[in-house]
Amino acid sequence: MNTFSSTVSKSTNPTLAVLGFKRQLVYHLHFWAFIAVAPLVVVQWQHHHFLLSGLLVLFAVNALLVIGLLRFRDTYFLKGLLFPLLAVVCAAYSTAINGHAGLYWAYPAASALFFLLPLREAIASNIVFVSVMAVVSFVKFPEADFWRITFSLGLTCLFSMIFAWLVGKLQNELTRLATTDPLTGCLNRSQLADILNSQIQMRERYDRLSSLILLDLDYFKMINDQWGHLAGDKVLKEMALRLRNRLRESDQLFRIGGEEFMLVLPETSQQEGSVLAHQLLTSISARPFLDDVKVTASASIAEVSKGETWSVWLNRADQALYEAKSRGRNQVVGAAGHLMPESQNPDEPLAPVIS
Ligand SMILES: Nc1nc2c(ncn2[C@@H]2O[C@H](COP(=O)(O)OP(=O)(O)OP(=O)(O)O)[C@@H](O)[C@H]2O)c(=O)[nH]1
Repeated sequence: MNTFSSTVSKSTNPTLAVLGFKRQLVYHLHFWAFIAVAPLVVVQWQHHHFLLSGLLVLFAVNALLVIGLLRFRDTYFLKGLLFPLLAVVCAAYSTAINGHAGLYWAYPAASALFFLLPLREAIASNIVFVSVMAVVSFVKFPEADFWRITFSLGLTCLFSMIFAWLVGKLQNELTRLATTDPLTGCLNRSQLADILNSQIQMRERYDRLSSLILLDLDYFKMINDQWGHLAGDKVLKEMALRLRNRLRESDQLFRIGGEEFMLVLPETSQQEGSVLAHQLLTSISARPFLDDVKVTASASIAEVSKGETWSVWLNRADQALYEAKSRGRNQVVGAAGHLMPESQNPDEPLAPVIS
């Protein structure tokens, strides 16, 4: 139906998929609300309700702008806040001047708040909205109607709130499942390009250093063959635990292959990263995994260079890891510097190779 949905919903990045879902929700709500409200502008004008007609024009114009921006620019403004604000004002004012005919619009307006606003803001806004509607109904209708309206509107809000809360929880859970490795709890490859790209941007824009460590268990196949796959799994879990214990909050730990881990270290030079990599190898080899399983690992360290893409950065680290394996394992090898075309950065020195 719209251009943005086709590109975003097929995204392999779970975070983008959630963003795409939210945008589609905003788009469809504005689209169908516009279809419903546009004729009312004329109806209210014919009834000489000029202020209400003007408010409905504002609502329709806002809906059209959001639809257009989402369709052609893949963005919208004010986080879609004008829709619920105008819907609530129109419904309350319409009830005040039109009685029951206006009241019916309060129900979709109340539930729309939960689809467009973050949960807490939607709850707070709906408390205000239901209170305003209660006052209007108290003034406008007999007492029995006032109670019916207040309770039924409150119940609509409660059901919408439960639904929005469960959808939010489900979204978080699906994102967690899609972005982490179930065995070790480390991030999986789905976030890899985004996270490396954000480090590259920090390097390009603010000249901030960033390094990555690749760490691969040595002779892991032998552990599986000798002790069984379950023991192998336990080693991988323990490995992730030992790595995580040594990392900073800002560092990120990935499991990018069977027995291969990647650590992204913001604000860390190749030299500092190399010290950490040595400490990690010591923490792996110093104590046996499981009862008697001694394990070592090989590692490489690569600081991001200006002008390189994430795949070139990762590739340099990969080559250094290969070097660590072929030199006999249980050691750290620093990646060679990224070779820049001279015209781009002639003064940049090559990063030293540290081992
Ligand atoms: N238990 C377990 N084993 C896995 C998992 N994923 C991959 N593997 C195993 O990891 C082993 C990797 O073997 P190789 O690639 O030869 O690596 P290696 O034996 O560590 O040898 P080097 O890396 O050269 O030191 C294979 O036997 C895979 O079956 C997993 O999730 N659990």
